Amino acid sequence: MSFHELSDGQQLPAVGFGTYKLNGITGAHAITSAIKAGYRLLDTAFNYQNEGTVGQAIKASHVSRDELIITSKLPGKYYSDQQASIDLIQESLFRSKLDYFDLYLLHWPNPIDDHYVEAWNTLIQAQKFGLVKSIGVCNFLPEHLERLQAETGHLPVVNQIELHPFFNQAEMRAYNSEHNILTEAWSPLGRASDLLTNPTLVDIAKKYHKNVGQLILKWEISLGVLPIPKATHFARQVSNLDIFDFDITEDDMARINALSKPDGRTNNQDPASYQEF
Ligand SMILES: NC(=O)C1=CN([C@@H]2O[C@H](COP(=O)(O)OP(=O)(O)OC[C@H]3O[C@@H](n4cnc5c(N)ncnc54)[C@H](OP(=O)(O)O)[C@@H]3O)[C@@H](O)[C@H]2O)C=CC1
Ligand SMILES: O=C(O)C(=O)[C@@H](O)[C@H](O)C(=O)CO
Repeated sequence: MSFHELSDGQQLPAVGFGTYKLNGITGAHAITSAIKAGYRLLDTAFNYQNEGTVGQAIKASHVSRDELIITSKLPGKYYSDQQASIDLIQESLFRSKLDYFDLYLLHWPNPIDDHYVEAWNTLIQAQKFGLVKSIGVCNFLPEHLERLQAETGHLPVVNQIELHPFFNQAEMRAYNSEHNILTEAWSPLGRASDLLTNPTLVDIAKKYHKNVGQLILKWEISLGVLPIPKATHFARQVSNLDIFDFDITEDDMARINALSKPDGRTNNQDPASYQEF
């Protein structure tokens, strides 16, 4: 698998594994199965209540820690309290039985609450303390990133955003790339909505002898984006990684790009107004 090099020098694999809704022993089995399928980047969050599950899955996989990239995220309710946030990161590490997170993100900007700049300063401290290697954000718009730059002098190395063919984020991708910020795609399969039966995608996928999930993930990689698909079962986990033996033509890339629509978000979570704590 190819790699992305972040602006701080850390390398991330081309595809990661999402763990939202993978909890408890069945979740741990699914995540261990994903590691066995070949995933080396796992995406969790304090709010998924499965950092312990992720730690259990890592232990059961017998893959060495330094081969894995583990991402977690700070929830909005802690943004205004630096000490509580540092305690929370340490608690998350205790739960997952890890010494550090490879990548740690602010989960949502929550612009009405407006504490994301303080929270970003906390991540800068957490990185200095060695609790986290790389620091980034999720769901940040240009205006939020501009404030981080202006008020702290530090930009994130990753911005994880909703991205799939119905909402392809052309402007946000261009902005991230101009600022050396890697775009990660959440819900890269549109959370298995009607995206997977879209006639244009079904038609293009057939040409490459691939399924629609594989076509979408390869399209994302071809845009320079790092997708983090979630799949419970081994067969789908393997299928979602089996995307490195074909290339999508420019014409087909353009046909997929044309499917994007302004109201294409899966759950109408516009970070300009949506808040999550
Ligand atoms: N930062 C943020 O704000 C957010 C981050 N995330 C992260 O992004 C990850 C991925 O996004 P998520 O919302 O889970 O959605 P995805 O787009 O990854 O879709 C997951 C769904 O697709 C199904 N699926 C997976 N592979 C296939 C396939 N090949 N064919 C058909 N169906 C398939 C899964 O089913 P099944 O599991 O049954 O196999 C599941 O129902 C999350 O798990 C989380 O880690 C997500 C939302 C917000
Ligand atoms: O899954 C996540 O990371 C989220 O931020 C949630 O908002 C998730 O997208 C969700 O659907 C909550 O209802």
